[in-house]
Amino acid sequence: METDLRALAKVQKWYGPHSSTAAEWPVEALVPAKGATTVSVVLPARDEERTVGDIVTVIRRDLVERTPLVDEIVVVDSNSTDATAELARAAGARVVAQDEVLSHLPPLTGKGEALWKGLAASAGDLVVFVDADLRSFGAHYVSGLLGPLLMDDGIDFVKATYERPYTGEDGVVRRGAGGRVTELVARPLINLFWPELAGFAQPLGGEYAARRKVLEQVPFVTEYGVEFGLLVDLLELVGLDAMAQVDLGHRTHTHQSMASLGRMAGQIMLTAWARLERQGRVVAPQSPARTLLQFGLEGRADLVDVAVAERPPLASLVLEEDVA
Ligand SMILES: O=c1ccn([C@@H]2O[C@H](COP(=O)(O)OP(=O)(O)O)[C@@H](O)[C@H]2O)c(=O)[nH]1
Ligand SMILES: O=C(O)[C@@H](COP(=O)(O)O)O[C@H]1O[C@H](CO)[C@@H](O)[C@H](O)[C@H]1O
Repeated sequence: METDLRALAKVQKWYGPHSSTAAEWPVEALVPAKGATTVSVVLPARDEERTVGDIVTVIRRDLVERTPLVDEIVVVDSNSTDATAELARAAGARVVAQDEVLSHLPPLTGKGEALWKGLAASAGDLVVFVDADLRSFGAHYVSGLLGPLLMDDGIDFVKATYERPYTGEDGVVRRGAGGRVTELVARPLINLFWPELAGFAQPLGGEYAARRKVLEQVPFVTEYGVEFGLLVDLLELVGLDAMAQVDLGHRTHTHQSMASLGRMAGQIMLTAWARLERQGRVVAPQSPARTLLQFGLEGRADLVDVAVAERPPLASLVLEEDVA
């Protein structure tokens, strides 16, 4: 890996030509550029009945019916216990149940599993991932991410950046206070060990797009390790100059508890550790633990599991069934 100074110089050189805003990619310009290229939007959704319908409706209305930019909207029902599937279907999405995709394989869990199954169940040449808990979604999220991919054959992966406010339980919005695991865990890890990626302001953001042929060549870490794993693996596969970043403005979403984010942090640290080992940059006589002792109020203590697994690159599977 490059020294941090040389890597940061590379980031400075990379940043200008590979950073843009959603407004620079108007839908009217993208449709002619699309040609025969097909586009899938994949939304992983676990218990998102409050928001998934509105998001799917906006994509369908603005990017399928009004302008034919998107060819399919796939919602991966990630073992929801609410009306997520029904509401997503009613809004116009094709809904697939996470465990029914590639059902001959033993099911795994978490967001990374949902995304891998969504990739397998979709068909677009370009794939756009969008979280289903967004409260700030607009069609420009999708068109902004597609812009560099449709207009520049040299770009294989586009990551969103945005201002991420935090809305507390008191309803007070705190600018820039969102993305807690991003700021406290993911960006420090990236700057220490993969400084070439330091220009990605929101490495854990759930909105990104890529060419299918590239996504099928990398593993998907399960649970919440997926975004971190994809960034590091795609850097290795396609290189920084094939990766771009688009500013989508603001992103607000449903926040998880501190305990949930503690588990997420553990999963991301294990994801980073596995890559340091794989890249031969760390050798340890024993593997890290996979559990986290968490302390609640009134002296409650819970031992939680933060293990992550990994799905292999889809291209490595001999698909025994048509997953379309
Ligand atoms: O097992 C899971 C966990 C999460 N998600 C979805 O992945 C997205 C991001 O998850 P979450 O909102 O829990 O993460 P956060 O944004 O709070 O970090 C959301 O659409 C979730 O419904 C999923 O499909 N399966
Ligand atoms: O960025 C983060 O720190 C976390 C938590 O965000 P908040 O502190 O609740 O705004 O949210 C992201 O992390 C997950 C793990 O990568 C992603 O799956 C989510 O899409 C993303 O919202």
